[in-house]
Amino acid sequence: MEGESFGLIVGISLGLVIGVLLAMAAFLCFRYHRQKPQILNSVSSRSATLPIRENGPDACNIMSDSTLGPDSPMKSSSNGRSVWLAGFSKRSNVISASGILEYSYRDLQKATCNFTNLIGQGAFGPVYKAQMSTGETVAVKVLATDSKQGQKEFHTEVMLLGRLHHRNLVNLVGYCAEKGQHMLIYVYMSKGSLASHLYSNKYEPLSWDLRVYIALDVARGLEYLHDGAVPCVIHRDIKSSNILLDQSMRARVADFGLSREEMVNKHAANIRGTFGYLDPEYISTKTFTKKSDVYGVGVLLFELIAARNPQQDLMEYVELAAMNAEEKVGWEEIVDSRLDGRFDLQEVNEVAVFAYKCVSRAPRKRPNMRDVVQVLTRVVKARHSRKRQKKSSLLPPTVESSVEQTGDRSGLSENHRRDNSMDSTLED
Ligand SMILES: Nc1ncnc2c1ncn2[C@@H]1O[C@H](COP(=O)(O)OP(=O)(O)OP(=O)(O)O)[C@@H](O)[C@H]1O
Repeated sequence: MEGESFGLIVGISLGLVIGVLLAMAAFLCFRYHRQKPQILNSVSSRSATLPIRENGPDACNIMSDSTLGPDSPMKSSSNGRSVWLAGFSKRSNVISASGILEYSYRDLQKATCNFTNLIGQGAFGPVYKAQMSTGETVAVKVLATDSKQGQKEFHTEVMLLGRLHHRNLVNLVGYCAEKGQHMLIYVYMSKGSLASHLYSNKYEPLSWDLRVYIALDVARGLEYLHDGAVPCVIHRDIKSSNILLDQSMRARVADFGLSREEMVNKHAANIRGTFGYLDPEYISTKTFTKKSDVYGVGVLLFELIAARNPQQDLMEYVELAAMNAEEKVGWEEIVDSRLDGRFDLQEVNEVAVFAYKCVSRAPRKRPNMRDVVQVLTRVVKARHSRKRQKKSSLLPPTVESSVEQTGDRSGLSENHRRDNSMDSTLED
């Protein structure tokens, strides 16, 4: 009897333990299934915060020319989304929905040697070079503290900027909003601005070939902003100091998509942008359009040809030359004297004639950015076929065919390497 009741107690206890375990398992299972949709929902609601297409890598593909350059700390994953290099994931920085990192003030303070590594000062505030502990170098733009922009507006701007990615744009890679400061973190452009190459004695004069490549890079970056980005972005401040060069002298357009409240020109009420590059139509109508950017590109093309500052006398100089130039002849008189005659006459005339169309007074007579890309691509393609023809006429047939078969590019200068990389870009 005693044995029976002992067995009964053991049986009931075991049953209870098994029952509790089963109940716990069922509870955990139930919780897991409830959480899964929540996680998915939080991801989709984050990406739905902004009513625009995620036009990063996809839109870059549309424009066919959007791989991230060697100066970018980002790389593309196999599924085409932008991901951070392994080093970044180890840090405490947070990645937002658009792939933009939130940097901590402390990390940036350390990386800029307590904000002493100044590389320049713009209308928005100082720009510092930052050497991150992961080895990456970035540029930190500290927005002026008197900015009227609130925290919410700043985050919206960061999200919008973070969705714009193109190999010819100085891409935003992160931000910091701490201690009452707003900072934007960009890819570092080690070769400085186009303006410094055109006007500073620190650099050798840019070759004519390189100037055309730079013009094409700029046109491609702007074509993406005008026709690839959704919603489209009008730059509003195209100028040589906003064109930055990376390690391999590829040009990228900087300062796009920022709120321009602080940038109202000090010389004229309600006029934003930089004198010398400003569309006359905008000055009279106060309406800035894509064609106003095209006007700025026209000025920039003349700046590349003549290496004269638009804020001084570039356009007067151009108008004088236009009176003497006939259709596609005579523009060589404005070419930068530092080139010492080392330029292709036909290319100079072709680019100048087109640049003159870009600065037409009437916006409807100006081409659009896609036309600018097409014309400059044609110039570069014609150059390459001329070079190929010249090379094949100089090489004995056996040597020529062996170079073609092996694709041997060793021993080529920096400029030639750039030529070859253009070859691949043109094939896109
Ligand atoms: N990503 C970057 N990499 C390297 N240097 C940069 C970078 N961004 C800006 N700079 C340098 O910092 C300086 C200031 O740049 P910023 O864009 O703030 O002003 P700006 O274009 O010179 O003038 P403004 O603000 O009036 O347009 C420039 O000399 C530029 O060369």
